[in-house]
Amino acid sequence: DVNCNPDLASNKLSLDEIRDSLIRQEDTIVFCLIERAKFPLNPKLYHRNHGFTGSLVEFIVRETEAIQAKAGRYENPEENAFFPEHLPRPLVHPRKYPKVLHPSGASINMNKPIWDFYFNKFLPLLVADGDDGNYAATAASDLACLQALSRRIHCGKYVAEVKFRDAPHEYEPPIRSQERDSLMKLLTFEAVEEMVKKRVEKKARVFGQEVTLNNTVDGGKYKIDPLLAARLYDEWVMPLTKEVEVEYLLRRLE
Ligand SMILES: C=C(O[C@@H]1C=C(C(=O)O)C=C[C@H]1O)C(=O)O
Repeated sequence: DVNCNPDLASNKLSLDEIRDSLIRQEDTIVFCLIERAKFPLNPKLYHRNHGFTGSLVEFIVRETEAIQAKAGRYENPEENAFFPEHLPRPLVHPRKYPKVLHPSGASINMNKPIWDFYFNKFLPLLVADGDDGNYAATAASDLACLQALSRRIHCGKYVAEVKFRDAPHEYEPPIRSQERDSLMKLLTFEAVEEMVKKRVEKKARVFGQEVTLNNTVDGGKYKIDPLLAARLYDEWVMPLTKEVEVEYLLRRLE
C-alpha cells in the first residue's frame, strides 16, 4: 500500500500507518533518482529555446499531465499537478476517494518550490555534466522524480490531519492565532527526521550498489551518492513536507 490516504473513518488510522507509507515512498524516490542518474544533465531540455512556451521539459510535463488528467490521476486528492491550470476533465468515472482531508487543504500546492529546487539546486548535484541527446527518456525520468517527490511532500496534508485529530486541544490555539512558528514546533519530531535521513542514505547504498555474482568487494561504487540522497531529504523533502503541514493546519478551522 503506497498511498497516504488512509481510511480515517475506520478507527485503525494512525500516524504510524502514514509514516509506513512515507517509508515505502522512500524506495520509490531512491529508485527514481537512480534512473535519472543514468543520463547526464542534458541541459537543452531545460533551456527556453525550443519554440515552445517554456522549456522542452515543461512542454513534456504539461502534455503528460493533460493525458494523465483524462485518465483521472488528479481526482485522487494525493495527486497535485505541476500545471494545474486548464487540465482536461477525466474521461473515466473516477474511483470514490474517502473524504478525509479538510476541504481547504485541496488548495495547497507546493509544486512550484518543488520544481525550483529539483531543477535548479538538486539535479546538477545528482547527474554528470554532458549531453547524450536522450531528451525524451531523460524528461520522462525527471517527471517520475517530480511526481514521486510531490506525492511524498503533499502527504504532509494527511500527516497534519492525523496530528490535529490526535491532539486538537494542542493545535487549536496556535491555529486560531495563526502562529506558524508554534505550529512548526508542535508538528516537528527531530528523532523521526534523523531516522529518515539515515534510512534514506542506507537505501541509496543498498539499492544503488553494483550487484555481482562473485564475492569480490565492489569498491564502494554507488549509482547515486548516498549522502546526496540524505541531503535531498534534509534540505528539501522534509522541510517542504512540514511547510505543507503548517499550511494545512493554518486552514484547518476555516
Ligand atoms: C511527516 C512528519 O512530520 C515531520 C516531518 C517529517 C518528514 O518529513 O519525514 C518527519 C518528522 C516530523 O518532523 C512526521 O511526523 O512523520
